[in-house]
Amino acid sequence: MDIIFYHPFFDAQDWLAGMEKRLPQAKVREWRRGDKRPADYALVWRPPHEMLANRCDLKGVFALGAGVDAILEQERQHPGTLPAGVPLMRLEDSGMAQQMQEYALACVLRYFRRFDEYQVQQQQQRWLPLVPHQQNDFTIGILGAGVLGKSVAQKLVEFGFNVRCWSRSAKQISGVQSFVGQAQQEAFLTGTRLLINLLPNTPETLGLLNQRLFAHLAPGAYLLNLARGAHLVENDLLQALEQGQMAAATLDVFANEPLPPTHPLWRHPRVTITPHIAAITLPEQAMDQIAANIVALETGQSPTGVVDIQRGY
Ligand SMILES: NC(=O)c1ccc[n+]([C@@H]2O[C@H](COP(=O)([O-])OP(=O)(O)OC[C@H]3O[C@@H](n4cnc5c(N)ncnc54)[C@H](O)[C@@H]3O)[C@@H](O)[C@H]2O)c1
Ligand SMILES: O=C(O)[C@H](O)CO
Repeated sequence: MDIIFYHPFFDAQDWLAGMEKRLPQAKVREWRRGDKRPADYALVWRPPHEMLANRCDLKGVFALGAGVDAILEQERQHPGTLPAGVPLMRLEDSGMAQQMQEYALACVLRYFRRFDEYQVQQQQQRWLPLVPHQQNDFTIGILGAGVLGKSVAQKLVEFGFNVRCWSRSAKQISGVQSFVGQAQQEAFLTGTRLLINLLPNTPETLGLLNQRLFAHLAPGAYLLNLARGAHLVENDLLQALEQGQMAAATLDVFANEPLPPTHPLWRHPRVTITPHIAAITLPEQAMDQIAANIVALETGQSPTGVVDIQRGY
């Protein structure tokens, strides 16, 4: 069994050794330009077009992350980036759910307990207790109730928050009100005080976080964009912050990453920025999941995380 690996910045040696330890029958190599030798499986993140093009010998392609928008965009721009009929699998959880819970909970509590405002007061040496937010006036809405959205919702319910979710199909998550599709989006947004985005980036969700959406939220709302920068219309957020419709935002993802140092979001007093670290790929857990999926494929069983190319995630 031959496996090829490509990641723009991960240390390939750790992955080659880790995969061969899990699959002793496999020979794992780092793919380099010009390598056209046969391969059974490919582990990739933003692979060059030539890496997979015409590799119909592949039995499966594994994305080294949860979001597959980049590879699907490459396929749209350069048809054939993904060999036709070869299954594309993504990472489901593999240690990202707990990280996303930690990140979301930290941000929710920061805004709910007004620590962001106390930070400003500290700079002013101002000793002023603020009126606490109340949980019944701090409804949290989660866009996307899949592996990560569901996990975050469950954690926030544990902390006593009113939580609702929005997804393509109805979800049964204890303590979480489920809203479905375009027909129920406005009802989902109305009264939501803190919005968490955990949607996949697809043609349907592109630019979803815009002025129209912000206007339906409770006045003085908060945004956590933990999914993709392509979801956010940045100027609409800046305007909503200026007008007070939005109180503050924490952004982990951006249309252009790394975020250019001259970008105005860096200096906005009510915007907090992190460098796409909300839930990183954890090599050990990722390799466990990928190796198990390869064994499944080799033994005629169904792998997990199979991407619906047409649906976009
Ligand atoms: N910032 C980070 O570090 C980080 C880490 C991991 C994942 N992510 C992002 O989080 C996203 C979600 O990951 P996941 O594993 O939970 O994905 P998932 O596929 O398990 O869940 C996606 C959810 O979005 C919903 N959805 C999709 N299209 C929709 C639409 N048009 N309307 C309404 N709902 C829609 C689905 O119903 C599902 O509930 C990823 O696609 C990725 O972009 C970011
Ligand atoms: O966006 C993703 O898929 C995460 O960053 C994991 O790499």
